[in-house]
This record gives sequence, C-alpha cells and structure tokens, in this order.
Amino acid sequence: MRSLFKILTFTKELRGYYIAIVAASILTAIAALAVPFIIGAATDVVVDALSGARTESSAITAVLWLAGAFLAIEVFSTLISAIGGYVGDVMSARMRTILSTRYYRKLLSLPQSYFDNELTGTIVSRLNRSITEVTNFAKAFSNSFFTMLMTTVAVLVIAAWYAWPLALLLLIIFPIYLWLTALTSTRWQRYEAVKNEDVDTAGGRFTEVIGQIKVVKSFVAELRELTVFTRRYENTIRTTTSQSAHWHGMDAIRRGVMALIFFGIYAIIFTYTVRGAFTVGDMVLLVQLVAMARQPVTMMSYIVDSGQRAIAGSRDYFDVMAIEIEKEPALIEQARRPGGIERLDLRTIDGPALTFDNVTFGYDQDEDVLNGVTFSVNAGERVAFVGESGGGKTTLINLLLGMYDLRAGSITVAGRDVSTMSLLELRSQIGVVFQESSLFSGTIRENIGYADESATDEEIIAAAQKANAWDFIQKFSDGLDSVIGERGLKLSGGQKQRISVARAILKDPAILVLDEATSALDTRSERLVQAGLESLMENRTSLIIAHRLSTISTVDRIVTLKDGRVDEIGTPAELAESGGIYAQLLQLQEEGTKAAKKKLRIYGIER
Ligand SMILES: Nc1ncnc2c1ncn2[C@@H]1O[C@H](COP(=O)(O)OP(=O)(O)OP(=O)(O)O)[C@@H](O)[C@H]1O
Repeated sequence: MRSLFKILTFTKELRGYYIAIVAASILTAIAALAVPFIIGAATDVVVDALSGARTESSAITAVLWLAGAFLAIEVFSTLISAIGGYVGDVMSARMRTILSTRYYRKLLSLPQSYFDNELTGTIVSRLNRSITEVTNFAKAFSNSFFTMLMTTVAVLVIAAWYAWPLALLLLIIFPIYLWLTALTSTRWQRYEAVKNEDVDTAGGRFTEVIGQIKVVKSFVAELRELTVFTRRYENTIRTTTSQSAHWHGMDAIRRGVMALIFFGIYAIIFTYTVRGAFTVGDMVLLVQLVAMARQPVTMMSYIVDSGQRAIAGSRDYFDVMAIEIEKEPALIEQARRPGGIERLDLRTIDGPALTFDNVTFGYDQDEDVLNGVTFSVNAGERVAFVGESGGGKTTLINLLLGMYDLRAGSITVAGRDVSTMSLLELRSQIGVVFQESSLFSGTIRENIGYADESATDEEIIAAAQKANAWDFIQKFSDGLDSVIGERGLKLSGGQKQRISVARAILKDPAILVLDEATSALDTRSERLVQAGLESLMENRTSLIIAHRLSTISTVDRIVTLKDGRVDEIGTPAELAESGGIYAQLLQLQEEGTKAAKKKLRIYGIER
C-alpha cells in the first residue's frame, strides 16, 4: 500500500485534480446510495396501495414524486461523472507529462557509468510501461477508491440500523478479501518482475538491432535476432500462464468465500422479511444495498490488480529516480546560466593548459586501466597519444571530460582541479570530435548548430567553410536544410566527419580532443577532412588519438602508453630515435609486410 501512495505523492502537484476526482466520486456515491431508498419507499407505497392501506390517487402522486426524484438524481450523477471523467483525462495527460519529463531529466543527469550498463531500448521500454501502469492505476484509484469507501461505510451503517448480524457479515468481507489478496500478491509480483525483465531485455535488443540494421543485414543475422526476440516473448507467455493460473485460482477461492458470505446475508434478509421484521420495501432497499456492497468488492479486485501492475511496472522507474547524483548535473547549471560560459584563453594562464598528475582509474570494480599517469600539455600544443588498442587512450579523454571519478591523482585544466569545476564549466572548454559518427537526425543546420543554439546562418556557414563542408552542403538542393537521416545515415563517411568538425569549430573550445576516425576514407576525402581538422586545431590546445602515423608525425609531442602507464613523452623526432613504441611503429611501417601491418593495427594505426 505504501508503494501505491508513493506513486500519488510523487505526482503531488496533481493534488487539485485528485481532490476534484475524489469529490466527484463521493457525490456519485451519495447519489447512488439515494436510489435504493427511493425504490424501497416506492415499493412500500405500491404494497400499501395494493393492500388497500392507501388510496390509489395518493399512491400514484407519491410514486411519481419518487420517480421524479430518481430522475433528478440520475441527471445530477450523470453531470458529476462527466466532469469527473474530464478531470480524470486531463489528470492522466498531466501525469504522463510529469513522469516522462522527470525520467528524461533524471537520465540526462545520470553519470556515464549508468549508461555503460544499460541498453537504450530497455530504458525506453521501462519508461513506457511505468507510465502506462502508473497512469492507469492513478485513474482507477482516484475514480473508484473513494466511491468504494463511501458506499461501504454507508451500506454498513444502514445494514447495522436494520439488523446487526447483517452488518457483521458485510464487515468481515473486506478483511477476508484483502487477506486472500495479500496471499496472492507477492507471488504475482515475482512473476510480473520476471515478465518485465524479459520484455525490457527484448526491447533493448530490438532498439539496438533496428539502430544497426545494416550490420544485422550484412551478417545475415535477421533470423538469429528474431529468434532471440521471440524466445523472450515466449518466456512471457510461460510466465503469464503460471501467473494467471495462480491469480485466477486464488480469485476463484476469493469469490467462493464471498459467495458464502453473501449467501448468509441474503438468507438473513429474506427470513427476516418472511418473519415480518422487515417490510417488503425494507427488503428491496437492503437487497439493493447488498448489491451495491458487492460492487466495491469487484472494484477492489480491479484496484488491487492495477495497483500491483503499477508497483511492479514502476519499480525500475523509481529505482532510477532514486539514484543519487553526487555532482550537480550539467543540466541544472545550464538552466541557471542560459548564456553559457566564456571560453578560457589558456595562453593567459600561468603553467600548462592541462595536467594529469598520478591519475589512476578503472571502470566499476575492474582492474586499473590507467595507473599513475602523469603528463602535461601546454597552451597551443598538439599532443598525440599512442598505445595498444584497449590501452586507455579513450579512457584518458573520458576522464578529462569528467565522465568518471578518478581512483587516485588529479587532472587540472587551466590550473584548476577538474573535480572542483562544474561539469558545464569543464565541458564548455573542451570540444570533442568523436571517432564514430555522432550526428543526430534532422538538418545539417541543426547538426552544426548543436554546438551553439544561438548561432546565425552566417556563423554556421563560416564553420562549414572552415571544415571544408560548405562545398558539398551547397550542392544539396536543400543546402543547410537538408535532412541527414538517423545518425547522419544519408551522408558519406567523409561528409559526416566534416559536419562534426564544423560543429566543433562552431563550439570554439579552448581544448580540442580529436579521436581520429579509423574508417579509411579515400585520399581525396581524407585530404578534405584533414584540411578541416587543421583549421579546427589552429591556435588550439589539441589532444589527438591518432590512427595514422602521418598525423602523429606532425604533432608537437607524443605520449606513449604501456600497461596503463606513461612509457615515453617527447617530440616525434626524439621518440623516433628512442627505440620505444613510436620508433617501433615507424619501423613496422617501413617494413610494410602483412605481419607488420597486423602489429600496427594492434596500436590502432591504420596507415
Ligand atoms: N565503459 C567501460 N566500462 C568498462 N570497461 C571499459 C569501458 N570503456 C573501456 N573499458 C575498458 O578499458 C580499457 C581501455 O579502453 P579504452 O577505450 O580507453 O582504450 P583505447 O586505448 O582507447 O583503445 P582503442 O585504441 O582500441 O580505441 C579496455 O580494456 C576496455 O575494455
């Protein structure tokens, strides 16, 4: 029950709606309760008229008045339930909005480590399910619970007035029903959790597969994917079979017990009437009241059922909502500082532009990926990182961007410890050109402008020109308005890269991180991308994860990594002579044999 109230308190700004719905259901309940009295009274009038105790004309006037009262009550309750229904619809639309936006806000604020362990589709599936279940429950709860409560209390009081054994029987229905339901509930919840896990996992894979449909097609893996998906859903059939058998088996027992109690109730009403303790009108009134008391029992079933679904469906949702975030999310600061943050001029700062001092780090509980890494980069310098694949180059960048907490050591940018900087402050200074295409669906203008919402067309075009992208953009019939498909699907590899370079140019960051694309572009395309990158790196402090020796040879300094530690630091000329990793790579390139190329690839060097 606590969990159910949690759902309601989570959306407490909808209090006004809840109160309106509760008021509507109380009024509807009162109106409904008046009807048995009218019918009971009418029955007594008819019986009196038939037995000659009342004149025909006075009886007709009385029953017509009673029928008029019935009509008035019906009109009133129709009006109230129409208003209640309208408020209920608006309430669920608002609730949907609150739940979705809060979930999205939370997700956007969670650290990278959360996303490392979750599938996109699972996150989406969880959101959809929670919202549907919670909204359904809130509607059922606010619509039925109070009507049920009112009706039950009123029926009990009226029954006690007529005959206490009747009230006693009615009273025991509810605890017995709730007890029997509680017996069923725990197991039902366990089944539901298993089912949700299957649906979420299938949903996660589904999204991944559709997102990478080309890969699936190229490996002719459609059948395999479909089989895995189908298996998950077939599991849910099995789980539902056991769950439903259990639930409905228990439901049959519940109903059986209820039937026995109602047998006792009707037996009392009829025998009391035959013995003359009740008039025929009283009997009609009580029979209707008992029928009304049966309704809450059915409603209770529905509320408990949708409540269970809401609890099970929203458990993962609330688990996500409960994750504590240590650092203030960038999102909150963005709202506070809509103007953004000024770009730092690293040249005016004493000391290096950025430093890594004894940095040790590993993912989750895993071993250290980096161990005591120390180096510094001066303002305006270009530094390349070289190391075996999986050696921790990307991890260095992740740490610089404040994506994860260090195990030991510190990182400074412009003399300030990164851990003391807000995420907005830090990330505003760093521009990243990712190795993978990292564009969004939408137009070219939106994609370049992603770096700066307020950028004018002139600024976007200037960035595109510097990135060597303007020529091809101009050739598209829609120019900047060309739609590029999901993740830039409609662009070539080189075009995608030039758009992302243009985006980084528009951001104009103090520090640039370049994860050079490994995908081989043709020479012309590569020259164009390279020229774009050159203008991006101009006058900027740049960190490069290079996949071409030609790129590495043009940097100011190289940092080589080995076993999670810095092996050497020096200019390309120095390291070419030192006999270390870079010198070996140069030699391998010179050899040019198949074996040499294979070894180069271990270092992520494509050419
Ligand atoms: N999100 C993550 N969670 C757990 N382990 C990770 C994560 N990202 C990377 N790793 C591990 O950390 C190590 C370093 O990975 P990293 O991506 O930094 O290497 P890299 O040098 O950039 O490799 P490459 O040149 O192949 O891109 C690898 O062993 C990798 O398996």
